[in-house]
Amino acid sequence: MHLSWPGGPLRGTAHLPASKSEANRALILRALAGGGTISNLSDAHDTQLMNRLLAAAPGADMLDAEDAGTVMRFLTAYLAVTNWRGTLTGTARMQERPIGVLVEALRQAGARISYLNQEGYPPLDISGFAAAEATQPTELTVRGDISSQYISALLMVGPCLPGGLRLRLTGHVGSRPYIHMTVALMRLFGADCAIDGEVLTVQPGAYRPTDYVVEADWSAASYWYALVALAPAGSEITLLGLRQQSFQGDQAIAGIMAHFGVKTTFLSDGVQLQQQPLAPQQDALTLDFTDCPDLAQTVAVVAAALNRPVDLTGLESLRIKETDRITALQTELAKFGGSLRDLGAGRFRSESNGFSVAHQSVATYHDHRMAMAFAPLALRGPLRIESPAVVKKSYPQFWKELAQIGFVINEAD
Ligand SMILES: O=C(O)C1=C[C@@H](OP(=O)(O)O)[C@@H](O)[C@H](O)C1
Ligand SMILES: C=C(OP(=O)(O)O)C(=O)O
Repeated sequence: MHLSWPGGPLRGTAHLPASKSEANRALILRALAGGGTISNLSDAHDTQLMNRLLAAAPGADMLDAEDAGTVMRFLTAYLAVTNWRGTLTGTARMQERPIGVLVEALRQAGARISYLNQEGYPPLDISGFAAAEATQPTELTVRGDISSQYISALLMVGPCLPGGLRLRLTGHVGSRPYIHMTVALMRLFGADCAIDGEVLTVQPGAYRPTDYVVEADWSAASYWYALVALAPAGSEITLLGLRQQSFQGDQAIAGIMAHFGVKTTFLSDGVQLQQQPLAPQQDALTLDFTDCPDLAQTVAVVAAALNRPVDLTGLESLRIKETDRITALQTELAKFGGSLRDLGAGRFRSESNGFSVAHQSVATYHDHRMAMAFAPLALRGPLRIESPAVVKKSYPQFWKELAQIGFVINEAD
């Protein structure tokens, strides 16, 4: 697909998908509560898939979580405690994404789960749950430095364990705002959860059927921030459906993009993004993505394109997402004269040497965020995006929204 910008400032209103993170938690919680209405579910493939698999589970002995991390991890816990029996699998890439920490914790809680292929990785054979007769909470110690999705998965089934759950997190905990999102949504559904430093306690008890309206997706909003940052002077975009009080840690994009000349104004139903003149930068800025790993690609690309060197830290989890995002970024940025240089000790510098956009072809590695993070470069010159349909994971309407705002899109390969 070829993408180009006819010139002039970027202006208008863009529509965002609803958050797949919120939606996929709310769908699990609704299933455990046995009722409630989740409104504003998006057409994101990960959300549709979760909805479909939850509905299909009672009559199925094989479920495919495809490439959706939340679906794979949340369903593993859900299916285990609801006494489901069968195989839970995923794409070839999902079979390379570790799940051992979650499986080990669930086994300790009474789940019978075994690996059908490689130890520690999907596909899984799930064969019921032998809950302890405990009146005491199930005590589990879980590493927090691989994926927070294991922790969210365990927390959500915590009220279903006879004595509840006490989780102790170890290691350098990543993606922590996603854990807080889980707790916040569980509380809305009536659960009693407490957070005390690295110890999370969930009381046993039934969830309450609850109605919830899913907020728009701040991770998706990050691409519009990048677009405003790279667009001609005078650009401004309104994004609908974002809340100032958000459960999503990726709201951090508002603060991060202030460094790249994007001003955020909260409106009653969204935000307005306005491009501001960039202040001169002395030294490389350091930005930590431990809490918001999904923003790293967006920021690395913007920093290189604006020639504003940035040191990115907290990228440890990027190598086990939809693709190895570090290698993918390094390979694709190099096509433009940009780089993501490994400085050691978990620090990567995004910088450029004569960054230019002129008909390069961006490979997307089955990763929606590679496609959407590089797309804003089309404001600087014509660009080709390979396998553009990858965006369907979280933002199926992304290209339609770009066309609507004035980008010229030629679907022909
Ligand atoms: O819980 C969630 O909804 C998510 C948690 C994060 O994953 P990790 O916890 O594996 O970093 C994030 O990258 C992913 O897109 C969604
Ligand atoms: C990492 C992501 O998703 P998941 O882990 O749920 O597949 C993502 O959407 O960037």
